[in-house]
Amino acid sequence: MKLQLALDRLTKDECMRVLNDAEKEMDIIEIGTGVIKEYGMAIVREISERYPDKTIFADMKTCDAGKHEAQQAFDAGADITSVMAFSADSTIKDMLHAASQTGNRVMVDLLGIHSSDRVNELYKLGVDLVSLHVGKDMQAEGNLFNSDLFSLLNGFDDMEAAVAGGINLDTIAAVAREKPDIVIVGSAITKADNPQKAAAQMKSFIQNS
Ligand SMILES: O=C(CO)[C@H](O)[C@H](O)COP(=O)(O)O
Repeated sequence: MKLQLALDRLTKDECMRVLNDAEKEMDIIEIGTGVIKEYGMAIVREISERYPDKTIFADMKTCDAGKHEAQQAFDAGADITSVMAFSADSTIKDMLHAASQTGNRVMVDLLGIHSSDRVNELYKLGVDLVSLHVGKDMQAEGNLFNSDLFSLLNGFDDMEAAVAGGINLDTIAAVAREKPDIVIVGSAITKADNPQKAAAQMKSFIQNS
């Protein structure tokens, strides 16, 4: 199980400060969608150059123009980029193709997907990495992580699964019990008084699960 730090809803200085504090605990550094919208591909490039030994995830949340956006992410140094699961199959196929040309990967974000039929279609397209995601606005409506989320992936054991959405020290044990491949944590680390301590606690939970 890997720990992915999501840098979201932060200024560039805040991103760099959190990374500086918590880098040691991270397996994957996520440059969040909002951060990319604010600072462009330049921040993906800067972080990937500053942390060459870390896996870099650019949360592009692409939903169209897949080839172009995947190329943008990989050219900037991302190892993994993301696409929304509702996108056209051709968008997802183009991104998988772009990734296969450069030895990179695509994570398909299952936000809003409730049917395993779509997961099956993604599987047939060759998708091998997905994220179960409770969005920020859904969290605000009281939808928090719940182990039922994982039932969407029943029978798709070949797919690697990440899980994201308001995971904190109170919920990480339940998340880790489901044995996802990647646990994505944003605010519980980035907004903590001591991001390094929070990250270390998260890491120790997932290492001991
Ligand atoms: O992709 C995201 C938002 O779209 C976030 O990266 C993800 O939700 C993790 O952040 P948090 O732990 O704060 O919910």
